[in-house]
Amino acid sequence: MSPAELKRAAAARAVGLVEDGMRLGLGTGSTATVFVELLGEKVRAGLKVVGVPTSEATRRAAEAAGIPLTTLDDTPDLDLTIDGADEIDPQLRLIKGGGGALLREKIVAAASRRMVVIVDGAKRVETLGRFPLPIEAVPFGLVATTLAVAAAIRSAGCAGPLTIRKDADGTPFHTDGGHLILDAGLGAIPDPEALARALVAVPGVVEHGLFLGLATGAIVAEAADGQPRIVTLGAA
Ligand SMILES: O=C[C@H](O)[C@H](O)[C@H](O)COP(=O)(O)O
Repeated sequence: MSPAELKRAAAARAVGLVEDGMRLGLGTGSTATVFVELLGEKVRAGLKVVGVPTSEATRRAAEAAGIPLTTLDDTPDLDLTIDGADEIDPQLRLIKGGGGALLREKIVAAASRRMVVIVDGAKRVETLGRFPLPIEAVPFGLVATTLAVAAAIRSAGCAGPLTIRKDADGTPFHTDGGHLILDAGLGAIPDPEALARALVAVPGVVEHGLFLGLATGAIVAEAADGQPRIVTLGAA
């Protein structure tokens, strides 16, 4: 089975978690976009929900799908966020931000009673860090911030290159919030909590892609004899 088929299977299972009247966080990325499209079919069939998009890309997808949108200011208490992840470990700790949406995603996830992650099986790891950790930083003083981030990474027992994320045309990538992203190629993060504490202490760092204690469950689609096998983790 292709990754796209597995993502669709996970997204389809997540649609089944949505109940009439729910206030939803709508995640970002290719898997979350499939969820938004499938949710739109239910909305057009009469399901009553409102959603807070976690990126401008998701806003556009949700509008195209006909999902009523709200803002986190108008709806600060969400019932359920459905979002993807770049990596997930057995403790439901995540690396997110591969698409640059980590800041709004974390704010929305933190405002949700439940966060259910939808991934294909390739995202499961025993130890986070194979995927480069996105670190969102303000452009002002980036060189100084980068040096401080490198020191913070060392203090947490990690090491690896820091790369400023670039767009396809070679210019620096900017998030929806106008920030830059440093991708940290750490390989392994033995103590994610220690690294998270060290990173948030760095002036100039807005957010990082370690989502710790936020996911309440996960829907993992794995290939089994040519068919998607759904594995649920936590309280999915
Ligand atoms: O910034 C992007 C988000 O954190 C995504 O949820 C994450 O990158 C996973 O995306 P995908 O489902 O496309 O693998």
